[in-house]
Amino acid sequence: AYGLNGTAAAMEASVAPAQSEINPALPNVVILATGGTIAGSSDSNTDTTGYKAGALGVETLINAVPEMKGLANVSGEQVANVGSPDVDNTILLQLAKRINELLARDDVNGIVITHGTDTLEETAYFLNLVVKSDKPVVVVGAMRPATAISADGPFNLYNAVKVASAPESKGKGVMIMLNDRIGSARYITKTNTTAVDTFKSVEQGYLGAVVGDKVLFYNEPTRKHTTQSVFDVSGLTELPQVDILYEYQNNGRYLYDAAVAAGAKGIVVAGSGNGSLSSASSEGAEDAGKKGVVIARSTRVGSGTVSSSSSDLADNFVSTDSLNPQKARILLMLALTKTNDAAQIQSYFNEY
Ligand SMILES: NC(=O)C[C@H](N)C(=O)O
Repeated sequence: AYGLNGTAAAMEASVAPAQSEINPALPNVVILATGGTIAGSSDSNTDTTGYKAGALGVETLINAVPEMKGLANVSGEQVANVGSPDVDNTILLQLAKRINELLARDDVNGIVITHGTDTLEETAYFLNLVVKSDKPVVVVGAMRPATAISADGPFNLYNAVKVASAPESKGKGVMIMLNDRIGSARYITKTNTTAVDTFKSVEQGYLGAVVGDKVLFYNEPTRKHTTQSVFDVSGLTELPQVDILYEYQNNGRYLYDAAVAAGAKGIVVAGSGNGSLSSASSEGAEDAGKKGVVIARSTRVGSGTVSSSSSDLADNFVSTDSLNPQKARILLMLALTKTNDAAQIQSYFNEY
């Protein structure tokens, strides 16, 4: 796949094409690498589960797909090199600020972010809310490590650069590119632990696809994103603590009490069904609400919209529309940088 020959990959902080290699007729695309399976490596080429994620540097990823030179002048920067369960608020803020810096430049036409798939949708949705440009931003990952037979990373990366280079990709919000499909960061979620066709959206579908040399769009994201978004990370050095609590039978209120004691400013509930909480959870959540903690009712179901309830706002509760718990957490963190008012936060969940 990446032609490693078993050697440890060089990990340069940044790589740029030599002056003589720059084609002024092509767009300029910057790849920001954060790790994940797309940069994963194993001693065995049939190992698709026990490999090390975030093992290879951005230069190795770029050198493995020289065909990208026919699409764009590609440069790369290493932002992090971790498995995506370890992508945290610090990395999110760093990544978003760097993207905004780069996209403000006339000589940058698009951005590709390489990322682990486990939390890819969280980073993509965060960027969808805070990138201040309509230039294409594409988040890409892989399900098989770089060393595997039929590794999916190189073609996914090639397609991501293709989408980031395409004029028709402008203004679509942050996109997710895997398995030939172009998805909106707002709609797409990981649905399978190991399969290469893991990124799906049951309700809203894909924005489009890459087919042969064509970038084809069929849908537009209708919720506010990027240039339409009020959220701004430029003055932020941290994000408010928002935790997620899962609903299940026979639960107690102690997890709510623990979250509040640990400093949560918001709690997303992965509710049962249409955002339901047990009586015990409701007590814990209502007491948290009285202390100013905003409670966002999402669902553990995996698809569908949580409807609002007439008693929500009085209890400092909001409902999360069709955002799953992990994306609801992203929006609630950003919402809490603007206001603590539940009604205003509910309007964000209705619009974004
Ligand atoms: N396929 C992947 O990228 C999974 C990996 N554990 C990650 O999220 O970093």
